[in-house]
Amino acid sequence: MAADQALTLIEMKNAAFSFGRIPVFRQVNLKIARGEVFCLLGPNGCGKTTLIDCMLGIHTLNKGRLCLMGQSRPRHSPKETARVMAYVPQKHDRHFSFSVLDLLLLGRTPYTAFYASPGKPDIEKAKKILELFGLSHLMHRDYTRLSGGETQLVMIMRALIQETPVIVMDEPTSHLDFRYELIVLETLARLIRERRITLVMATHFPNHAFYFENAGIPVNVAFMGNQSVKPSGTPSRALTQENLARFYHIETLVMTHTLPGKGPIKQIIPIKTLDLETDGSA
Ligand SMILES: Nc1ncnc2c1ncn2[C@@H]1O[C@H](COP(=O)(O)OP(=O)(O)OP(=O)(O)O)[C@@H](O)[C@H]1O
Repeated sequence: MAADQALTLIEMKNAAFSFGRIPVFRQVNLKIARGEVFCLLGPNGCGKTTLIDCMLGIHTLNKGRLCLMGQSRPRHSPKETARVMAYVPQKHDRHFSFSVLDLLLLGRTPYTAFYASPGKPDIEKAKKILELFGLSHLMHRDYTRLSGGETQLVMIMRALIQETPVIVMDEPTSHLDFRYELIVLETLARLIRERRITLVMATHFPNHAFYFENAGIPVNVAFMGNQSVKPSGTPSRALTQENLARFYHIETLVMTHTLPGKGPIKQIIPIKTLDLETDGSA
């Protein structure tokens, strides 16, 4: 196997998807490698969740191919997909009053035999992650009665104990306070460094891309809009004031601050909206 193939975990070739007659994206070509953060940016409604749902097999591509870990199939089975990718959705319908512990244990289902219950090591993993996040007090709480932020943290913890090579997150920190946002980013950065997991993240916070780049992790940014996806390189290359103006129609400052002993830290500061007439193709 060529080195390039060995490193590529997810690949889309000439992919297209539409809801009925309404196209969401077409001609999408992308490669996501082991140990990288793939950061998908784009305005509301441009199709980020739909693209992620196609990667996860929730929707089937109308055209093109999806390869997971080098395997191209018209459809990957849910269990097969769940061993490769754990998913933190943007929205989650809470129908069943599971305890938080039971919900976390669902993350272990891909490794549990049909009809079997999760074992002691699975329960230990769930308890350990609750401890790590300082949330052991939630263990026996009814999951349907958690706050928005607590629910999001439970979904993140469930994905982490699924122990997959890829974690897919759709707006993963939208409900989190400053401290928990950082705890999640730090945990992900540690997993990428230590286990070389891959993170696919759709976000409205381009600063998250800079967070990982500042931490020395390989990051690739792709802009989605006008039914296409444009891979645009590292955050430093992609997230320039000019591109942000073209793509989001906003004026920004991209700041670099050097922290003693830590090297340069980059961050975007939004200044003001620009006229919508500005060209939107980044
Ligand atoms: N089940 C569906 N049936 C028909 N159209 C849909 C369906 N789900 C989403 N859409 C439409 O597809 C387009 C893309 O939606 P999607 O949720 O993928 O966008 P997004 O980029 O994730 O948006 P946001 O940033 O606001 O979360 C939108 O116009 C949306 O209204």
